[in-house]
Amino acid sequence: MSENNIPVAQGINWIYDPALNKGTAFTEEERDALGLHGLLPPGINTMSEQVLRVMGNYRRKRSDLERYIFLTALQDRNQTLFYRVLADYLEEMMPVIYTPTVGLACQEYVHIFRRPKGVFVSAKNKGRFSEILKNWPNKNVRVIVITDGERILGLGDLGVAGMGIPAGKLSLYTACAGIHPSWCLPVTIDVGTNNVDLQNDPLYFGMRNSRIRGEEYDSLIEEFIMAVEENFPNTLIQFEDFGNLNAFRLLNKYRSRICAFNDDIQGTASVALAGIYAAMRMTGQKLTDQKILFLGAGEAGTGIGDLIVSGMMDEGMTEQEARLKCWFTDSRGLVVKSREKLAEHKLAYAHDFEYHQYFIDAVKALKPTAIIGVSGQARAFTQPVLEAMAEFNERPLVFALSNPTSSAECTAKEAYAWTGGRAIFASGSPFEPVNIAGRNFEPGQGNNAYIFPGIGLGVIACKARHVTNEMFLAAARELADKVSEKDFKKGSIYPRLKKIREVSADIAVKVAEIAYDQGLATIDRPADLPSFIRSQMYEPNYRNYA
Ligand SMILES: O=C([O-])CC(=O)C(=O)O
Ligand SMILES: [Mg+2]
Repeated sequence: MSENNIPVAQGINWIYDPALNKGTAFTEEERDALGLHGLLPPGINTMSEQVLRVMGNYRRKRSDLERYIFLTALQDRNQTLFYRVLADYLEEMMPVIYTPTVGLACQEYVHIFRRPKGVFVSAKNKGRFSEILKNWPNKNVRVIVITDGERILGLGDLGVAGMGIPAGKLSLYTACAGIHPSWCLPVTIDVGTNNVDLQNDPLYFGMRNSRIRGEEYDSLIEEFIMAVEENFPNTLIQFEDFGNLNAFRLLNKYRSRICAFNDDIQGTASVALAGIYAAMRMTGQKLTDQKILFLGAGEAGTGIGDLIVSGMMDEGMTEQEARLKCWFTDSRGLVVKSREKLAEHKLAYAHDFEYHQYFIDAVKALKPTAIIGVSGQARAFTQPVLEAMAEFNERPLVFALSNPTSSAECTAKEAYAWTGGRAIFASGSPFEPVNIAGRNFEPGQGNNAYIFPGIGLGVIACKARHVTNEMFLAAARELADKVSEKDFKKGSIYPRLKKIREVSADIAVKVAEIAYDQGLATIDRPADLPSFIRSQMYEPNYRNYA
């Protein structure tokens, strides 16, 4: 019934529901059966014709933000078609639905807002989170990505405008690993924002108080977790873009209680380690030969460090030997033993060594084989830093992992130009191919998008009770194995994006194998695990409703 009690014909709902809509592709029989005649242009388009129309419109847009708005509107209108074009044009669209454009979209979120995606839980609704989750129309949620918006990419506190990130991550779950869209739920928890510009923006639609901290914050998260357990049991929860303080604490609190991981700590760690493994394949070196210096000692940095340590211990090193291969600098300089009041997650890497305030001095003193930028500090890998790396390394590893592109520690061009084309370079956000001294480089993207979809698929498929470190280690190895000689020739230590569905499926198989080995899977082991995993994957094709 409509507002004025006039009965609404059923048919139109098929067009207005993005999960059901086929637009001009509804067949004659479906139009008969569902009462759609007259509600659509009389001609019938195939899906390929619809894709042509979408691509025509898409490419006519004048900016990436316009393309982002166009694609999210398509997702709101016709989900199947959205995932079809994403599958067919992933390399072209990834920088639009994901980093870097998704960062800009979050910064502009309150201005470009059309329709909500996902669920907002607000501190002002404390005590009602379970009721709020019941409002979500899909009852078979299997994966939640949640943020509190405190550290959106390298852009800082964006409050509820951070919602673009969980939504974008879940689009990738579907596009890259075939997780059914109805299984995915993006969530933003509003605990206020410390971003004064947002607080003063008349269009801002989150709470304007500064961030809730301490016990009250913890009780909000706890209430949310309980509400998820009640409404969507066996759901994987991915923590995304929380501030350092909360990210480590929440991960430690929940990793062994529920099925959860932190993408920025563990997903980024896995993709970075995969890059190192692939680089070792390229140069013939061993992981244990490496000495890694991080710029930034937050979630990504210590996450990567810890996974490298696990990888090195697997190759026979003691934990202490392995930790001595990882060095960190933070906003105050080199992390060393003599420094006072170091945050807990840095203590294991506070080695006995002379203190250096500046990164370049730490580089010169330590002579690392690899530098990994996870600081959010744009252009911190300066010419002197890169030249120094090229001086004492035949093939220096240079990972500029901060996102979006504007936060990267150096550009691809700088990495190659200042190392005489010898750097093995990867970045979190994409860079255009670079031509240096007649050589063409197409660097790969060291982004957790190569990891979390496959982890999620594996965990969901076998209904694992927890997500373990071993899964991220296995994912890193699998990803590194997927890099081809052709990729290496282009200078890339990651497989091409167009292979990502295959890669994610294979990662999922490894993850599920570990879940079975560790006794964490809660369904019987299928006789043929790889086929079982693949059978779970969603394909964006229209169903026949007639
Ligand atoms: O979203 C991305 O591109 C990678 C990521 O998790 C982050 O930078 O926080
Ligand atoms: Mg993130």
